[in-house]
Amino acid sequence: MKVGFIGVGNMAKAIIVGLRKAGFKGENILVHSGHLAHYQAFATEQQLVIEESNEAVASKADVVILAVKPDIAEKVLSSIKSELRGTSQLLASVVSGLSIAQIQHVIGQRPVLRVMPNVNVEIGEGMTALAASGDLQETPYKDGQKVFERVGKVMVISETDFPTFSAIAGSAPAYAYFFIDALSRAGVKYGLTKEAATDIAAQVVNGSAQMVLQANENPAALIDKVSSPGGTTVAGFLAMEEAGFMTAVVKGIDATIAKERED
Ligand SMILES: NC(=O)C1=CN([C@@H]2O[C@H](COP(=O)(O)OP(=O)(O)OC[C@H]3O[C@@H](n4cnc5c(N)ncnc54)[C@H](OP(=O)(O)O)[C@@H]3O)[C@@H](O)[C@H]2O)C=CC1
Ligand SMILES: O=C(O)[C@@H]1CCC=N1
Repeated sequence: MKVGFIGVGNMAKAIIVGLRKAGFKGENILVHSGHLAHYQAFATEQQLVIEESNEAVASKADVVILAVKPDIAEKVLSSIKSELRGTSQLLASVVSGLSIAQIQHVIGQRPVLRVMPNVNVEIGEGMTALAASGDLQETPYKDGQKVFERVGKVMVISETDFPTFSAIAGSAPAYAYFFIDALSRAGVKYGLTKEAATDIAAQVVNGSAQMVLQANENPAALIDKVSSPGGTTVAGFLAMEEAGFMTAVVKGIDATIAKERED
């Protein structure tokens, strides 16, 4: 199976690195993007096939992944439309806010997968949502699903939930990094080096995420297990709440969703 990328920016690069780490051959990854100088070195390092145009990617790949910015997505789709093959080929779009109906309005009734990955696909720990224009058990959709299963967890969701998913999974790595950075800076405030404090904070968040996923327990129950009566954790927890921690996070997600709706 050949996977083609139209647009080789941050998201496409993260998917490609994840696929290569998972053993997907570079010779089966076709790429074309805006400016060759921006991705030539990456393509060479990852042993990818650089195609001369978006149209060439569209005509040769079995799974064509559209990974350009939303403002030019429809123009690019329109330019590759005549190169796309019949119903055996999949167009997978990772473009935020672009619906299956909008895509099919441009390229016609071909198999389309709407995808919302996050940058953690780069290390095989992605959280990716999928919605399909047809039966996911059929070959072109299955091929697309397999691509994203190789780089993390995949969830099939309704298209109406994409803005929420985009905020709490697509954008949220940035917010998780922000929490890690905040914890790390607190460590620095009390004399740890930034490097040591960041290592500690990242491992704590990593272990805590594994506890939530593996212990199959509500995070609130896990908070209670750490909070001894009259102890230090509950004192810190309540001070964070007094400063509006939960409200700040939810407001951040509200703003993320509002921005996607506005675009
Ligand atoms: N970054 C993220 O975490 C996530 C991003 N997304 C979605 O992925 C898409 C890409 O985002 P991201 O990778 O961050 O953005 P980037 O700006 O990093 O990448 C966009 C890429 O598109 C290329 N490009 C510009 N014009 C064309 C063209 N006409 N034909 C082909 N390629 C072109 C650009 O090349 P050049 O710079 O050389 O012009 C650039 O490499 C967006 O739609 C975004 O919503 C979805 C989930 C998460
Ligand atoms: O910020 C953005 O536009 C994209 C969408 C999801 C993550 N990043």
